[in-house]
Amino acid sequence: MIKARGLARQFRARGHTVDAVQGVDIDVSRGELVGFLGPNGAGKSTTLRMLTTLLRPTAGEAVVAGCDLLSDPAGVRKRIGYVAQGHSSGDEQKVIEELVLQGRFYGLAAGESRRRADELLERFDLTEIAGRTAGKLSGGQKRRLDIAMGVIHSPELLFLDEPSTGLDPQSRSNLWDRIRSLRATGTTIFLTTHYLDEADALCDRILVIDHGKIVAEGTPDSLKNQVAGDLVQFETGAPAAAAEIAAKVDGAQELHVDGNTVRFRVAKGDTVLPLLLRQLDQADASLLSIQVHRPTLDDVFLTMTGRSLREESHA
Ligand SMILES: Nc1ncnc2c1ncn2[C@@H]1O[C@H](COP(=O)(O)OP(=O)(O)OP(=O)(O)O)[C@@H](O)[C@H]1O
Repeated sequence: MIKARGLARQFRARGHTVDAVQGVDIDVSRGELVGFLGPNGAGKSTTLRMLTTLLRPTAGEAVVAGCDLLSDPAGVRKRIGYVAQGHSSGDEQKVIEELVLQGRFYGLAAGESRRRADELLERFDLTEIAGRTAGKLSGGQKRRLDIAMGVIHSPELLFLDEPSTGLDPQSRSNLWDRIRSLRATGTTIFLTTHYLDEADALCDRILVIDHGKIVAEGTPDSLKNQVAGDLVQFETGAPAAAAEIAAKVDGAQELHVDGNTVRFRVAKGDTVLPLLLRQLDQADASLLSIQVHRPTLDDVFLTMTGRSLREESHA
């Protein structure tokens, strides 16, 4: 659905050249929900604006929804939906009017546009507020209206730029459900985010971008597995004996003993637990508690770039 090669964009600002995107390759298959994750200024929006024909690449090429980005931008625009950051609909119109107008804008006949608008109102939980002016909606309702408008023409591929920025937790989770339901009906989705939990919860696959380059790529789980592994941590009454046992666990790394707490990293924590528990029991090393922590996407970003994504995105 997306095949981009060496896509790059330079900006000139006050005599400087900014290499916002430095030659990215992107492959997205039909039906996938792919997240583009990176800190502020990493190049996410610039890439999205290139893929949606709003910005001409300085170098590279791409085929988007079956059309060549450079030679057939109109073909790309017809087949995709794009929901930019922030609220894009007019504030004076009623919700239903916004949707019908958007459908007409995409060339739907009046009756068809109305039918489609009603369907989307239902699907995005907006039916009850169809007669309200768009300017009076809550943040979550506005964002759902934006997405409904972005898919009025039933695009095969939907681009969402930071869909949940600024929403409270309940509205975010509601929005995630709507995004999942769009994907379940066959829409391919490419979204940008700087929220790790969003990428983790929603995406089949994640591309991590930093300083205009893709630094990691994979499913949330495979990315986490690239990091040193799970952290196994337990409290025991016999830390010295327990540490000796832990040191012999197949693949154990970074063993630390801190008072009664023993911790180490291992590729798959849950698979080493049964044997570890048995051995601790045989050695009479009483166990007070034990936990296995999966690495987070933040650990992935830290490993790839040496910096914490969380710190940057909240800066
Ligand atoms: N029109 C422009 N002129 C000059 N520099 C620009 C322009 N647009 C973007 N940039 C620069 O390009 C880099 C990438 O910006 P971009 O908006 O793509 O990042 P982003 O990952 O989307 O960040 P955010 O999460 O803040 O939206 C930044 O350094 C930005 O300052």
